[in-house]
Amino acid sequence: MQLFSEKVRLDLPDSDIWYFANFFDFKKADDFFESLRKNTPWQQDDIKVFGKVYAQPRLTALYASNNRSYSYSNITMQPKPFTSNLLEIKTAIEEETDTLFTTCLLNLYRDGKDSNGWHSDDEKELGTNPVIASVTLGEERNFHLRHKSDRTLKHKILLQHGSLLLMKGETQHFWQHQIAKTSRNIGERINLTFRVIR
Ligand SMILES: O=C(O)CCC(=O)C(=O)O
Ligand SMILES: [Fe+2]
Repeated sequence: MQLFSEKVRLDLPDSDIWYFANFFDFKKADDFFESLRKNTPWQQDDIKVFGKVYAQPRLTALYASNNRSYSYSNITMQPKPFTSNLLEIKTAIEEETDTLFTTCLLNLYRDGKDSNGWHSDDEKELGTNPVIASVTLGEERNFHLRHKSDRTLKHKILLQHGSLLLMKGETQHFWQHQIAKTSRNIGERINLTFRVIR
């Protein structure tokens, strides 16, 4: 199913980040997009930022092979059991990364106004040095990285349809990431981030 996938390590200090451009071929990625778009129970939660309540600027869903919840930005999500599509994606990624993932957070960016603000994936349930495997389906978006203490260190990478971005090691200690809004007239993007929560 998987074609040869070129694997590139980002040349950034204090990080261990890998990019696989065509992890899934376009046909496979199209099929996953259609199915996940239609069959996922997308929800929009409220987040609290400095005491004010906002609708989160994207839709989400949580799946897991256990019953562990995931909490971030004052939201606690309870997982649903994995579907066969998600298990197929998870298995392909586990083979590549030698990691057994328990949990997948899905994000749906409906258009360029949807976004994901600067953060690290450093919630305590992820443990130290978490492995985060992030799949992009649909519209491509820029993924921005900035170093937490040396703000001159920045990088952006265009996450393409069918790609896999892998973050591990000390990356979350030293770097933040975001998906910024864009005024370009763009389509929907689904992002899946596989994580380990025990
Ligand atoms: O959409 C993306 O590529 C990033 C998602 C993300 O950073 C997250 O869900 O923690
Ligand atoms: Fe993240």
